[in-house]
Amino acid sequence: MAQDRDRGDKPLLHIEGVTVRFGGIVALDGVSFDVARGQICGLIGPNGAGKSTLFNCLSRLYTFSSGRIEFEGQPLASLPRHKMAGLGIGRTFQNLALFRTMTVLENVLIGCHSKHHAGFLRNAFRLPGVARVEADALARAHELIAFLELGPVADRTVADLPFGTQKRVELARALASEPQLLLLDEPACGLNHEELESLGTLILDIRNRRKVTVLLVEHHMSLVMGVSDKVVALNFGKKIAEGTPAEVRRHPEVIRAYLGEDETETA
Ligand SMILES: Nc1ncnc2c1ncn2[C@@H]1O[C@H](COP(=O)(O)OP(=O)(O)OP(=O)(O)O)[C@@H](O)[C@H]1O
Repeated sequence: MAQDRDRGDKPLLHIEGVTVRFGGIVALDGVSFDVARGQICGLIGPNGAGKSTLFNCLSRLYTFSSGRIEFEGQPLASLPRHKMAGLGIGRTFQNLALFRTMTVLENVLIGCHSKHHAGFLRNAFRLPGVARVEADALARAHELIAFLELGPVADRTVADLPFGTQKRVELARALASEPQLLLLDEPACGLNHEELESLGTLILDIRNRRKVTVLLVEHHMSLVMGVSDKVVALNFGKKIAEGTPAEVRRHPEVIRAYLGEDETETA
């Protein structure tokens, strides 16, 4: 079918010449790259490079002053903000976005309902269909809880759990809306050595087993280089490199951005 062919040929995410200004600061300066369906794409860069700003543009939290972002061939800017939850882009945040006084299961269920809701009137009057939607959401929440090995803490309040476990709850919540694209904002931050090792496997499982495309912002180089199919490097809002992890790791601009001029000259 022509439609399927179009869908298959196009990147899932197309970012073209995106520029974001905050007063005199140019946080993103004409950034362009694509993320193919099924890819794990790492986004790296020193502090202030523009990584979170790009994520916020993808979540429609920020408005870009010029450029274009297309998701499945559709310009993001043309979609009303309230339609974003159902669009197919899920995300986690640097500072966890969870309901801390609710249980793990309740948090994941909220993620499930952000995609499939039965409607206010339907819910209020318990019209047919509500029970089925609720049963489906519960089944999906339990499946995700098992996938993220959160079964033993499913009924615990989030605030009582260790930070690494809370991060997995946030991942479950983000996956609950069944996104096609998952934006992970520094998932390794604050994790211990053991949790870091299993995070790499988990990100690969999310792509391989759940067929979710991943865009990963991360400072932890061995993680991002270990799991990514391709890496995009930003510095001062500009894209300075794009390629395989091996290509980006040895790119002179990337080495300069991380080590500074003096060190590269003496290295
Ligand atoms: N809401 C905002 N208002 C003003 N300036 C902002 C805002 N958000 C980001 N900036 C600025 O834009 C630039 C890019 O910041 P951004 O947070 O996107 O970088 P980053 O690569 O995510 O950094 P980090 O790795 O430290 O999180 C910085 O100079 C930052 O101070």
